[in-house]
Amino acid sequence: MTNGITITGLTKRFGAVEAVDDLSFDVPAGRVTGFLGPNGAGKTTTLRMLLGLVEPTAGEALIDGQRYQDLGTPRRVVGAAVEAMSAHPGRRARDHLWVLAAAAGASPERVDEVLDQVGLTDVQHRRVGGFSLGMRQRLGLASALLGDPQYLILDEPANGLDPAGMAWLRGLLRRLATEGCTVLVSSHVLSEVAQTADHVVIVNSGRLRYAGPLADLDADGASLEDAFLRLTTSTS
Ligand SMILES: Nc1ncnc2c1ncn2[C@@H]1O[C@H](COP(=O)(O)OP(=O)(O)OP(=O)(O)O)[C@@H](O)[C@H]1O
Repeated sequence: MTNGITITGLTKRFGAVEAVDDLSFDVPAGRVTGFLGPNGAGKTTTLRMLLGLVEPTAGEALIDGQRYQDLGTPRRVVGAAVEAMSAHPGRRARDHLWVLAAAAGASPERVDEVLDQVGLTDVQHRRVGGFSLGMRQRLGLASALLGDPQYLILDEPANGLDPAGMAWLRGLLRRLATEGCTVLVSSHVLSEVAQTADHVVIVNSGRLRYAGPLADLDADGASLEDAFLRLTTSTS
């Protein structure tokens, strides 16, 4: 079993903007953790720091006890789909995954497996530029899964998925967690998170508002939406 993700005092300032402000929380191993917050709360910036794409102003974000950039073979440990990791529009879906598979040390057979896993086998020879948002999301997931990672970090993967796609994504994330994968997933779709996550982290204005089991958050019978609005609209 791995050690999960540990975020300690993580801070990022962009000029005068305090995007992430002294954030500390743990993401337990082998669970699905929902990462929630209003627009501009600092979720994407946090995920980008976790993946070594943005340098923190202060603090650290560790995956299995190490910074992403210090992991020996990061793509085999961590699969990620965050915004701005998009495919070239002129490239065919399958070719896009082949290039990534080579970089991740994954076999060509693994490309077939992940295409099948995300339901893109039938459109694998189409150019990515013609893909719908939902299809691009599935392709992002396929690239994240290529290295058969122990950690999966996804930024808004439900965005653009149709109801069947959402149900599929829920099943996939639950199954991966059952197999021991640690899943951190940001989302605005609270009903999806309520059905998928074991654990929830809520941020507002770059600060932590809640980190803990989903069951504890709505223990008083309030829905996740009630709790979310209470935690993200109060001024304290
Ligand atoms: N590269 C950047 N330069 C300047 N400001 C930035 C940059 N990246 C993010 N910000 C600012 O940091 C804050 C947090 O943004 P971030 O994208 O992390 O929030 P978010 O929670 O992911 O939002 P959303 O739910 O809308 O995607 C915002 O005020 C945003 O404008």
